[in-house]
Amino acid sequence: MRRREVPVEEAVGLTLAHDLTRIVPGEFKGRAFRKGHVVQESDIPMLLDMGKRHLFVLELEGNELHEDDAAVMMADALAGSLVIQTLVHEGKVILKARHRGMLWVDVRRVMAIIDVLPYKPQKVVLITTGSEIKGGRIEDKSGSVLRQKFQRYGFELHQQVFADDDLDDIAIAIVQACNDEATIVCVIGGMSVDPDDRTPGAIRKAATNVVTYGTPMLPGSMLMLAYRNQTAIFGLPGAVIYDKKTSFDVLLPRVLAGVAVTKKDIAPLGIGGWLND
Ligand SMILES: Nc1nc2c(c(=O)[nH]1)N[C@H]1C(S)=C(S)[C@@H](COP(=O)(O)OP(=O)(O)OC[C@H]3O[C@@H](n4cnc5c(N)ncnc54)[C@H](O)[C@@H]3O)O[C@H]1N2
Ligand code: MOO
Repeated sequence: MRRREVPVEEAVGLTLAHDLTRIVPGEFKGRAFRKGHVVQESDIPMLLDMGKRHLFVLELEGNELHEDDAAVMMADALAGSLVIQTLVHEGKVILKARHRGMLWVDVRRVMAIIDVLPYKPQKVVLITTGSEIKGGRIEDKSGSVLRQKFQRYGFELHQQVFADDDLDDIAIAIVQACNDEATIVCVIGGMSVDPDDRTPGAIRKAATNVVTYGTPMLPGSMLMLAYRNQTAIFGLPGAVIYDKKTSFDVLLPRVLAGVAVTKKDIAPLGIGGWLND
């Protein structure tokens, strides 16, 4: 795939390569600009508010697929005759029940043994990314959301730091938190497919082991989990700020209990992975 980053101010007249998502906590989460939209001068303030300082011009090569085409192919392969597929948006297709009834996923299951594991002491650092927050264009909402989530389990946020959409800035902040003996580092924002989304690259740079980038649950599909030695590093998508329950709420208790999460634990989360009410 050949991709070129264009500063938004120079993107007027160019065609968007994929849908762009806007989140206003408590109010709106969804597509603000559609794939194929031709960027107008009047779009620039909104794009900057969404933290988009750059846009991609993409050229797919060989047997590569656009995320929207891949989503449609997967939906066609998975959907039985009693589910309806929505139109593709933001790289996903939603399958909806045609009738009331029981969800049936045709997978053999293993019997579970029930137990309760106590939480271990944790030192938690939050790194909030995004030019729109660091530059003061919009107010940060991640601090209060994450503070409340951790408080529910009896933990406080030790520190919140802010980073620009810059791979090295974010990676340095992660390493610094680890050197400061953080046991959990949460990096929020910049987790999706835009050129200003630097968080996955920064986590890869700082980590000694990447467990997953992508979790088969919604919301929270763009969640990343990695470790730097014993420190767990979460890459949290913007949806964690907007939606009450995401894949983060499923994985966090395991990490708080000191259970090492592996790739094998991630794939089965897709069964029952639709978390919205
Ligand atoms: N074409 C595609 N679009 C999207 C995909 C995809 O795969 N293809 N994935 C979607 C998913 S799932 C999520 S979740 C969102 C969010 O991704 P990001 O983590 O990259 O979020 P940002 O771009 O950084 O921000 C999105 C939105 O949220 C606002 N925001 C971010 N941080 C804060 C904060 N600390 N306080 C307040 N508001 C914040 C930001 O301004 C943007 O409006 O991507 C989907 N789209
Ligand atoms: O809406 Mo997204 O699934 O990463 O949370």
